[in-house]
Amino acid sequence: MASLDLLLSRFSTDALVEPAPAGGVLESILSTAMRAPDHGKLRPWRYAIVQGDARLELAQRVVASMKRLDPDVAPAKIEKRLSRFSTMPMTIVLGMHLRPEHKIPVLEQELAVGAAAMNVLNALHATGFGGVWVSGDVAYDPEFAAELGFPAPHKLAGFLFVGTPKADAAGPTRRPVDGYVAQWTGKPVQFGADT
Ligand SMILES: Cc1cc2nc3c(=O)[nH]c(=O)nc-3n(C[C@H](O)[C@H](O)[C@H](O)COP(=O)(O)O)c2cc1C
Repeated sequence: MASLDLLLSRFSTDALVEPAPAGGVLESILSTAMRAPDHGKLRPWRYAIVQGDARLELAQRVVASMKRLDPDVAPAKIEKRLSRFSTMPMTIVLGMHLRPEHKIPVLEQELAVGAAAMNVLNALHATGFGGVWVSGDVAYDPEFAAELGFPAPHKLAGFLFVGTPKADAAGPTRRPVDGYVAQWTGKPVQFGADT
């Protein structure tokens, strides 16, 4: 498939089965992060790969965080998260190694992490794998982040669930981009998407 067609056909899915990428293919996929735009060459992205038995351990820590954040959390919500985190072929914890004291604003550091994650999602698609970026309150729980190895000021940007998309996996239909593009001619721009 041509490169542009690949970008235009990527979609997120959590309908994932084994296998997840491994070995040199996984290394190539993750290496696309090193091509992300990155002001100051801070390389703030960090990837903690969770596979095999470690998935249940992660799922249990996710549940502990959910209960800490909301002691009245619904059992059904706990069950769903436990099941997802313990059964996805691979979870990549998206860490952000942030440097608030640096002259590069933290927002730009976080944007670089997002750009790198997008490269990884595109690379997964290009190699026949797939994934979805998820977050939830747990991703913003500093205690949970510290348990995983990202103590403040470092943070999490969420998780990538990764694997092979089921044969019938498909993404949402896409709108044309027209409404999100405008020519600036000296007056404030207005977009079709916002009217
Ligand atoms: C930072 C971030 C966090 C996200 N968190 C969730 C989430 O917790 N649950 C969810 O269903 N989608 C979440 N999404 C959206 C999905 O990753 C995905 O983009 C969405 O389902 C649309 O699919 P598409 O990528 O094929 O357009 C998140 C996206 C981003 C960028």
